[in-house]
Amino acid sequence: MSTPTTTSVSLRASTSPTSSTSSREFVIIRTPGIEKRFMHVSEEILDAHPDLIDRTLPTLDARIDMASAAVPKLAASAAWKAIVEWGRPATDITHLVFSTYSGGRAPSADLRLASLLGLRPTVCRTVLNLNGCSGGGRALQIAKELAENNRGARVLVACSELTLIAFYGPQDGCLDTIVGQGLFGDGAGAIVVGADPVEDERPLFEMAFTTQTTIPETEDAITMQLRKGGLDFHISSQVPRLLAENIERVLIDAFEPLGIVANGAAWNDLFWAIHPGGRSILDNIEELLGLDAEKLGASRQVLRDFGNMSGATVIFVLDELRRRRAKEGETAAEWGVVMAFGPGITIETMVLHAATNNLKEN
Ligand SMILES: CC(C)(COP(=O)(O)OP(=O)(O)OC[C@H]1O[C@@H](n2cnc3c(N)ncnc32)[C@H](O)[C@@H]1OP(=O)(O)O)[C@@H](O)C(=O)NCCC(=O)NCCSC(=O)CC(=O)O
Repeated sequence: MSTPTTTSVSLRASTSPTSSTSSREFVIIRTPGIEKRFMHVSEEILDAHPDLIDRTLPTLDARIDMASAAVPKLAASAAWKAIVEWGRPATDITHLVFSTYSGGRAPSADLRLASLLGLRPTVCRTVLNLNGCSGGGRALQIAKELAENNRGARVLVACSELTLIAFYGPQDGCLDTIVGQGLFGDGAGAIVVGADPVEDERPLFEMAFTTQTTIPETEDAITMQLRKGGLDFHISSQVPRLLAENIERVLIDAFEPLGIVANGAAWNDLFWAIHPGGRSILDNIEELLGLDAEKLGASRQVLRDFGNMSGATVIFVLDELRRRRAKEGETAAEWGVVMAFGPGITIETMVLHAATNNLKEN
């Protein structure tokens, strides 16, 4: 696996000072663990579509129209960075795996992305729609399968998420929608994945083992549904507890067969890229596994600087992680783990092995 790269568009940071116009009031949500987020939804968009703030009004068509243009553009800017750093022409990309919760149309944004990047007409495209925050993890796992089973394949993974599809104002009796509006931000990330690197390629991490786990009887814990008023999502307040109760077993099942970690004794010997779904999720995992404070540092920093960007978030965390590892130099851990969580509740887990050259400054 090589070249995680990230980008985000900034039209309006959610921590901008409260402003109000004669016709609209703003509610500023301060979410613990988050200092800044970026959003495509701007005052201009709200001026043109004031009905977006009321999710009982029929705004889905307008949201999909806007997202269909913006999602591939945002993805393209992340993907270009990944391809440039990878160092080979975009036409060498053989497969594209694209994940978003901001779609609602076919052909999907992946086709527009392929066109913006000038990918070859034979590029094999796969779309993950509404996989939510586990979409990035799933996309990487699919890319691994494709790369290992198609000699010479180079798979572009791109996740592009726009809250525009689910942006609305608070409603009485729906605390979880306020929690969601306070957590999510926009962002896109991209990674090029391949097997058997050739001379000019500089792999960062090898995906040594991947697995997907669904926590039984938690279908209702994280849900999303397209409705006339946009993407209606619900997050149970039990999500941090449910993850905490299940995560150690998932980790042991992933690491024990590799003989790297026995009985969870050495979690602090690993590097960590956990999806920062919310501050409580990270706090619970840190406490449960007895992790040193810096172990979830990359996840906490991404949450602080960008919020929860759903499927794109783990790519940002990997990007931050490689910067931190470059500073750590020879002392950086050799083995690590990526975990992403989404509706299901689904836990996507990847055991990573650091490539020897990934400690260089980028
Ligand atoms: C939102 C928070 C940062 C708020 O932290 P705080 O320390 O300020 O407060 P807290 O946790 O004590 O919560 C404050 C009050 O809000 C309530 N509360 C918290 N989360 C709630 C929810 N989802 N629905 C309804 N109520 C909720 C608590 O019960 C409490 O109520 P009272 O005051 O009455 O006791 C944290 O709760 C958090 O990180 N929660 C996890 C968020 C989460 O589930 N993320 C996953 C998103 S989904 C995802 O990432 C995947 C995907 O989308 O696919």
